[in-house]
This record gives sequence, C-alpha cells and structure tokens, in this order.
Amino acid sequence: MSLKVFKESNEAIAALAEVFVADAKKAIAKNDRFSVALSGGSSPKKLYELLASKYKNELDWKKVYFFFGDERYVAHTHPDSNYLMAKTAMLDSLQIADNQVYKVDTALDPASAALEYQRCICAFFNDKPVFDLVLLGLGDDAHTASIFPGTDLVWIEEELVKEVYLKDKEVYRISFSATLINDAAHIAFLTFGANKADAIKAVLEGERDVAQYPAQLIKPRNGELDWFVDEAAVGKLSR
Ligand SMILES: O=C1O[C@H](COP(=O)(O)O)[C@@H](O)[C@H](O)[C@H]1O
Repeated sequence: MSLKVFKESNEAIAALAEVFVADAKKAIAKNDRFSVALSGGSSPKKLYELLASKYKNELDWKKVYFFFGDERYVAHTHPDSNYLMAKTAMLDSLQIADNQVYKVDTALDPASAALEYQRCICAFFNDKPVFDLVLLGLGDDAHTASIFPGTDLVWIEEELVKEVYLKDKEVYRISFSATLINDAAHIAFLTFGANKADAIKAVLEGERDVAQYPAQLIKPRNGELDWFVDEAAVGKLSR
C-alpha cells in the first residue's frame, strides 16, 4: 500500500489522472483494452473532467471500457446517477461509444440489477474478473463503493455485485463487493478534505472493525493499492 499525500486536492487529482493514463497505456499495450471501474459521489468529478480535457488526445479511448464500482438505484437521467455524472464530466466529451460503457440496468428491480451487472462483468472477463483499475472514494463514515457500515454487503464473499438497502436514506444502491474490488490489478482511492480525516485514520490506523469501517476490507489479493489524498485528509494520522 502506498499513501501519496499532496498539499492540495487538485494535486492529488492531477497525480491520479497521470496514473490512470499510465495504467491504460500499459493495459492497452498488453491486452489491447483497458478496464476501469469508476467511483461515484462528489470526489471524482474533477478527475473525470481533467481526463477529458488534458488527456483527450493522449489515449486510444476506443479501447477503454468503463464500469461503475457502485451506482445509485435511480434512472440514468437522475441527478444522483453516477453514470450521469461520468457522462457529463467525461464520457460525452471523449465521445465514448455506448458499448464501452457498462451501466447498471436500474430499470430492473435492485436484486436483478445487481445479478445482471455481475453477469455482464463475468461475460466481459470470461468469468475471471480482474479490473485493470478500480477507483474508489471514502465516505466520512468509512464506506467505500456502496459498502456501508452495518450493511450485509460487508460480509459478502461469494457474490461480486450486490444490492444494498440504506435504511437511513431509504434508498437502494448497487455495489461491487470487496471480493471483486480486491481482485483488481490496481486499486486507487481518491480522498480529500478535513471531513475525511477521522475516516482515514480509522481505516488506516484503527483496530480492524470492518462492520464499522468497511474500507478496511480493501486489500488487493495480487494487485497494488494506492491512496491519493491531500494534507487535510491525513491531518489526524500519526505521521
Ligand atoms: O467509492 C465511493 O466513495 C464514495 C464516497 O464519496 P464522496 O462523495 O464522499 O467522495 C461513494 O459514495 C461513492 O459512490 C463511491 O463510488
């Protein structure tokens, strides 16, 4: 695991964009395609915008396949949709074709949507899903993807994608399980801001308690794990 600390969030974002492009070039040279699972929420928007502007002509974007590490159970046109955020911030301006974007089918019921997404992922990877890159964020409650504290998703080992009901918000989300994430070749967290300092401390330095701090589940089996953070987010670490 490597913790890459930057003074400002924009520097962390710029460094992760470089890594995204380097991973993509490596995977395309080796396998003629690059598979990436995008994170959602608020943190990655600027990363996607930067990729779509600075790196527009640096990559063969036709060979990049986009998935979603988690998705809100809403229509693709809904403002909460992770797909809509990625489309607006990046996919449209890069002219990514629809067959390169694997969306969660939120027209199905939540359990069927999760099962169908798992089926699509398994088909893409010939039954052995290993993403080249999984992007993750960290909630201030230490959730990652949509593996939230106190939910069944924390304990799931067999399933690769699962629906999760968030009682306090009264919504469903569809999420990769830690099993699927941990099989990736490279996992990268992007986290910034003082509001993440307690969560980062608990995840990186706290007692193991995955029910309360689900991001502790993220430990790649064979791949690499990097954290891209700003000074504010690591302000409570004992360094
Ligand atoms: O990995 C992820 O983390 C976030 C936390 O997001 P943020 O909005 O605090 O940056 C999560 O909710 C998101 O959907 C996910 O992909």
